[in-house]
Amino acid sequence: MPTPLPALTLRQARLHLQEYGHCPSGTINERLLRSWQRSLAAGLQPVGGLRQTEHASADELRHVLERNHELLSYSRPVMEYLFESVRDSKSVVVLADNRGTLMHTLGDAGFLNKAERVALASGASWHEDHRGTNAIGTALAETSEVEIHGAEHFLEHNGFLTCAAAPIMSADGSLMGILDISGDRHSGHPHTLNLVSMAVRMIENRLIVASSKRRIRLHFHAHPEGIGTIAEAIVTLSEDGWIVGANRAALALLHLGAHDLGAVQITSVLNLRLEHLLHQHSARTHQTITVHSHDGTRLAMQVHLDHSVLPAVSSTSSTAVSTPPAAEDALSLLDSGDLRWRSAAEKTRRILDKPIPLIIQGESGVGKEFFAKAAHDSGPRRNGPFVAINCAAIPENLIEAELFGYQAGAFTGARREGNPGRLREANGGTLFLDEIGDMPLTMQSRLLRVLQERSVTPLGGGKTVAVDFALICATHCKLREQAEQGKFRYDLYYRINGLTVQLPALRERSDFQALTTQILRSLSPQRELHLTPGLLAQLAAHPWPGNLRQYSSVLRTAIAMLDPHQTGIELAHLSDDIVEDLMTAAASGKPINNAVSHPLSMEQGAQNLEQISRNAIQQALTASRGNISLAARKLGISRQTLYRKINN
Ligand SMILES: Nc1ncnc2c1ncn2[C@@H]1O[C@H](COP(=O)(O)OP(=O)(O)OP(=O)(O)O)[C@@H](O)[C@H]1O
Repeated sequence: MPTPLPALTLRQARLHLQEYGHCPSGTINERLLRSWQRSLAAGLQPVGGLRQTEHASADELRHVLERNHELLSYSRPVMEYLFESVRDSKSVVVLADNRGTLMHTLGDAGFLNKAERVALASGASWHEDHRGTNAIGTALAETSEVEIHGAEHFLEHNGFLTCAAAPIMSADGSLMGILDISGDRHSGHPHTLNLVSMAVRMIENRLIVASSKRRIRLHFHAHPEGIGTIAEAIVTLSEDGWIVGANRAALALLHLGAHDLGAVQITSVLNLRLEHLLHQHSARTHQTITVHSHDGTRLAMQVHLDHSVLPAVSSTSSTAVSTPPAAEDALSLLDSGDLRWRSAAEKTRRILDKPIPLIIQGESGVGKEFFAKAAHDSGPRRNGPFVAINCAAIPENLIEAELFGYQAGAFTGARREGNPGRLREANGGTLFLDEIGDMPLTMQSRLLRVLQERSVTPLGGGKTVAVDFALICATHCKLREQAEQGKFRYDLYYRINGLTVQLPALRERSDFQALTTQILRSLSPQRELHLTPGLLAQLAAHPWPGNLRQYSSVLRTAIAMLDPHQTGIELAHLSDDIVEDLMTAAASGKPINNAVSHPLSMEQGAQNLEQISRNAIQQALTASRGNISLAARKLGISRQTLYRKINN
């Protein structure tokens, strides 16, 4: 602990800052100077009364405590332990949320007068904007450990305190709160900050373990004996090996920053294969193994996996190990667990290296083009072009030229240098014909000829050019029925129909939860976002006529509504039209789609529609801070209906 400057020197430096906008160089450290400047910018005066907004109302405090329920429950035992260490030292142990509102205070407040006791009670705000420089507010503003002694406090009436505080970070790198020890200025101890910082590590480690349900968790240390201690490194992985959470020790050991979470695969920092890891784990639970990081550091490691909540990994891990190629390709990256989808992918894999054309059927927006591109990327032509043509989107009079190309001057408006056509562009790769059922009959005959002769003759004559491509077609209608109605040529149908796979509509899928995680991760790779359980169940029950296209768009909009520190998407973040649909569905009592996978449905087993509706109302009221009109608007119902629902 650096020796604090004398109070008089600090007071003079502060006056200088107030008067001239800067401090004489070298008088105080940079961090303190920044904090004083922020305090001044917030309009605070070192001498004088406090603002009125410094204490949360009972209702606001209740919300804060609810929101931070998990942080509180893991912090309380550690705070008690910490308090034992500072007992009789005229100190209190304080936990604040990530806005500086005090949530829990433990300790001997006898050294404080009445006003000071109120200032350290739950609900008081120690944000710098309200209290100027202080360990809690400054640790928040700087996201780092801070000690503030006596006259370093910006407000003179806090000068009797000495405080040490450290930020508590979540597994995904966001700031959850601040742990602090504050005491009488004369009772400060050089080890207090170390104590706080160790206590914070204990809390963070408990939190990362608690938040790793449905995750693979790795505990490691340079020495086997270090595992299980406060110094151990912990990372959590998604089922496909992305590092999605880490404690400080892990970030330091793997040379990663919080921004790498969700963006780095474990295999890019450690020399290991995920399948081997899981295999070893299923053979010998919690056995310590040795791994090496890419810089050669030897590490002792234990794998933890919650079998009851991670069926996709734990119960099938032996299968995953026995079929590693399937787990590596582009199709497997889209696989979020639905069995019909997976079966379509497995069948497709078997024809990728054979001259068998593929038809993908499915409603609009189910991801047919995504699937086709992943099939291309999973096959031997992956380094060739993937040429996608939407037959429904090209005007009938242009489709021929677009597909087959044309000679220079073949028709009025043609490009002077001619055009090779999309079929020739696909040479060596894959041609994807979307909405093939909408191709005009005349064009169908020409396409048939190309497929039979494996060559293209451009419009207006010219040399016939050989083409070699894999063919994938997609359609939302049943081509055989089209053929029976004379709208599609039977001979073309037989030619393009090597294998037909049907992709399920979103409402039919059994992997809604995992799919949601996958989409959120692709839309926001830097932050690990989630839907609140009630909302997830509501969305899983929605019919989604626009399928994945519509659902991704709803999630994209919801993400845009989040504040930077928020990671949980609630009803209030959705666009009003979808909220209205959800509320109408809840009110009409339509049955819930059981697409939410087992872990959630077990938790939510007893949750009927009334409960879902109540949850939605509660969320809207919370988001609107109890404002009934605003909550009703968010829910898309009238104020009277909302009152009636609340009173029921
Ligand atoms: N696996 C996925 N993960 C994330 N988003 C997806 C996924 N699959 C599809 N989408 C979203 O859905 C949109 C539509 O996908 P795609 O174009 O593949 O569907 P489609 O079935 O070919 O649609 P259409 O029949 O209208 O041509 C994509 O642009 C993307 O936003």
